Amino acid sequence: MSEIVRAPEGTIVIFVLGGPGSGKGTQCNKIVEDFGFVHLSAGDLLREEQRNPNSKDGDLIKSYIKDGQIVPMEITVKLLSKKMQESKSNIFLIDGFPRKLDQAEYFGKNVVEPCLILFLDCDKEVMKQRLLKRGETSGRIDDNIETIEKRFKVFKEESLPVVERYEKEEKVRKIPCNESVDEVYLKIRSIIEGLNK
Ligand SMILES: Nc1ncnc2c1ncn2[C@@H]1O[C@H](COP(=O)(O)OP(=O)(O)O)[C@@H](O)[C@H]1O
Ligand SMILES: O=c1ccn([C@@H]2O[C@H](COP(=O)(O)OP(=O)(O)O)[C@@H](O)[C@H]2O)c(=O)[nH]1
Ligand SMILES: [Mg+2]
Repeated sequence: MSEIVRAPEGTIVIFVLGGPGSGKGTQCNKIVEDFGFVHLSAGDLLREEQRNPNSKDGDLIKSYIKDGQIVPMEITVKLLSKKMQESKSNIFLIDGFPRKLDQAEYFGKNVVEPCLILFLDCDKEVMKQRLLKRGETSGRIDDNIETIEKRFKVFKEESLPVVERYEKEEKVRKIPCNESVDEVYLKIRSIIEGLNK
């Protein structure tokens, strides 16, 4: 696998953060349709790597995901950095990463600092119902009630401090996400349209 490379000057990164089931992937897809940013889902990249029979990390990734735990960051950052290097774009939406303070520090130092954090704020019960419904068809090994509960715990203990870190830098826009996909997206779209104004 290629190595981690600092992003060129002028690269813009937006992190899309929020609990499991808050709607990160769904909203990123809508942003891509309207704005053409390149969407990188850390979870999707890890699942793709896990399925790659040539990967030496496949079994390790699978065991972390099944247990709702955070995969060692070097693996995730390498996958993200590789996709960024391969892309001709310079605007990236990174979804579901960083999930831990040390990942935020590491990515900022070695790849690029984000300019904006979209924080999708959703009630736990709403997220749980969405994930259980998604689990009926997703085939994901972590969309079951036992792993979902673990993911909520990891989110609260490990990932929320990342949002608090960026709040100190006034980079966070918090979006209430209990409403319908379209209602949530209207709020996100107006934030993005307001950038650079
Ligand atoms: N605002 C919403 N209202 C109802 N269902 C939603 C909403 N946003 C997403 N979903 C559904 O909830 C599930 C989780 O959404 P997803 O975008 O995969 O979230 P995340 O990437 O944050 O885990 C999906 O099945 C999706 O279709
Ligand atoms: O940067 C990341 C992103 C994801 N994951 C793992 O992948 C799982 C699924 O992440 P994803 O973002 O796809 O889940 P979502 O929050 O979208 O439901 C997580 O629970 C973690 O085990 C990880 O370790 N590091
Ligand atoms: Mg997702």
